Amino acid sequence: MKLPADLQQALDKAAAAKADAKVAARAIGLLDLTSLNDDDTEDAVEKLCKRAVTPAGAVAAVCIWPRFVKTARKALKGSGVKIATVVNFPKGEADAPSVAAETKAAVKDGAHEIDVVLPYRAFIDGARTQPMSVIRACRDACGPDVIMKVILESGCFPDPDLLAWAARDSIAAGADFLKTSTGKVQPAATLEAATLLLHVIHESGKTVGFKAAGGIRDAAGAAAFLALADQLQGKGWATPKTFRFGASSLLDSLLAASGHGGKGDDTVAVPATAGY
Ligand SMILES: O=C[C@H](O)COP(=O)(O)O
Repeated sequence: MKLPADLQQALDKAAAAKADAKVAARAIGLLDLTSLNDDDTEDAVEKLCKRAVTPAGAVAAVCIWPRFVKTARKALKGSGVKIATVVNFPKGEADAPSVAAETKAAVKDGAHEIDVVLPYRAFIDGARTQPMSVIRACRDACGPDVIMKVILESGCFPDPDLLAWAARDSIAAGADFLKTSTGKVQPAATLEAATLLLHVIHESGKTVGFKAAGGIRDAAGAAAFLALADQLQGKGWATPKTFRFGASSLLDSLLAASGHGGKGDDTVAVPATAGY
């Protein structure tokens, strides 16, 4: 993906960012701690939820399959950790009524955030109305209070202009966040795609967040995405309301870099008080 010179310069600078303890702790607070394996079980989701509140702070959300939303809701009660789930995932091939029904069911079960896959194949093949009708149907089903993150599957786009177009259309269709990838297709999150999407968000003048997801495995990688957001949007822009990492295998590295070790048992109990 070829970027304009000024954006390429920002990317090069971000790529050299270092992951110190402060950056790692910040990244933990921006993490959508994810498990989207085909063989996930209730037990695995409960274990994931136990890891969501760490000695370096709580993650922003857990991201799990819709069938586990109720389990996560129960496990995370009182923690402040949000519950994100996925619809039209991972292929992005369902129609608008199916996506609306899937979204409504997840919201009813207690999801706070819906990560919906754009019908990216159709979009790349030239369709414009159908892909966005799916996103609009999801937006309507989310209602005003549930966050909608649109997964573009940036690695499948043959050129940056088309990706920028999909990003702009998704914002127009009501996206609260633009998310790079499902994590099921390579390449997943890249600094190039992040640069472009952050640029489109900036250009839009709207409060739209960015989620880097797929293939981010260590604190150094996370630090680069954060440095990029700081450069392109300004320091202080990236908070859980505007920036997330979607990652299944990043937490250990962030814990280690934050000075809290990196093992699965390095967690604190989820408080069992107060609901959302
Ligand atoms: O939404 C997040 C991705 O599915 C996570 O991908 P990952 O397993 O490569 O971290």
